[in-house]
Amino acid sequence: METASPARVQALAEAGVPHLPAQYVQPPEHRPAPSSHPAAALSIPVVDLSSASAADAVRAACEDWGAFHVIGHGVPVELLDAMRGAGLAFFRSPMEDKLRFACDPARGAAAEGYGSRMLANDDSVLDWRDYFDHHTLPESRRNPSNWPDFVPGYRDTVVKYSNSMKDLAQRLLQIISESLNLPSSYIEEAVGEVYQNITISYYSPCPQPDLALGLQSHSDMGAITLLIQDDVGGLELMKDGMWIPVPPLPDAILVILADQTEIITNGRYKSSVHRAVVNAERARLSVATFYDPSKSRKICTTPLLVSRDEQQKYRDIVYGDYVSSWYSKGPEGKRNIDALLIQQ
Ligand SMILES: O=C(O)CCC(=O)C(=O)O
Ligand SMILES: [Fe+2]
Repeated sequence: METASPARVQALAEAGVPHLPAQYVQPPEHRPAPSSHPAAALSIPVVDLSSASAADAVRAACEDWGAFHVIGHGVPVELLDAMRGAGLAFFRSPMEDKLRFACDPARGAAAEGYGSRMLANDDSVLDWRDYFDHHTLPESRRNPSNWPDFVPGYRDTVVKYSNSMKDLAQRLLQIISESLNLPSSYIEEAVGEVYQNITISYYSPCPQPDLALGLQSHSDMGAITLLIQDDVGGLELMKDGMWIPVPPLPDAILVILADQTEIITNGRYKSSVHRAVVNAERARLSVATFYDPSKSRKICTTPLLVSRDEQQKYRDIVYGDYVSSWYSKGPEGKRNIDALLIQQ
């Protein structure tokens, strides 16, 4: 949730603050590590969706990583570039234009619009990030007049991108279901009507990047996230206790499994913990498309993946309760999904 007049990270960066303001200084245990660690040799899988072996590659990637790049996905690279371009044009526009589309603090967590702080909690360390959040699906929530009017083509691009990401997410959820021997529509039906949000994140150059995070460690709360980024780099995934950088691939879309998929699949597939680090030289842009259940939807583990040897791991949860706890406790690592673990 926004405070009444949050500091815009971009305004701090452009004012040339020489030191990181105290509210953005991470405690030592959360600071980014020096980049040359041996695990950097590991690299996130790339799955070609047009290949005959895509389903096997998706299974392996979901088991080992909970995230993977897709290529051969059929989304024109022009649309990916148009979405990145629209986001960049927004953030490069004058502050007075951007502020006309600021999040409304009265509308609570995840309000639509231009924002700079994700959590209501005043004592949490702030992310070195500004963002623009769009409510895009179902269509009854989609109101393009809430989106920038001063970037030519912006609203059309977001609508096209939203529709295209919905189709791709559904295709991926079908492949993911099949890869667990579930009926292909299983996860889609378990999620129900899709609530899609698109968040453009903008990470300004940071005066002391070794003390800050662009976005703190978290797993995404919905079912699946599709992410594109520019060529700067900064996203990291947690794998086997180490942070692994995700290199930008211009035509690829990064698939990130989120918490409800972990619950539905009884933990066979785990959501991926990730964070964004920042740098002193270049601003970075990413676009995350979240595929979530409605707030009233009850999410349950499939009985098809529960057996005497593999008991149910998570309690059923109404998605809106999950979201409230995520915002009130903070996203840190896997603390929210871990709170649903059934003692065995
Ligand atoms: O900027 C990124 O690469 C990560 C964004 C992200 O994880 C999110 O918006 O949930
Ligand atoms: Fe995320």
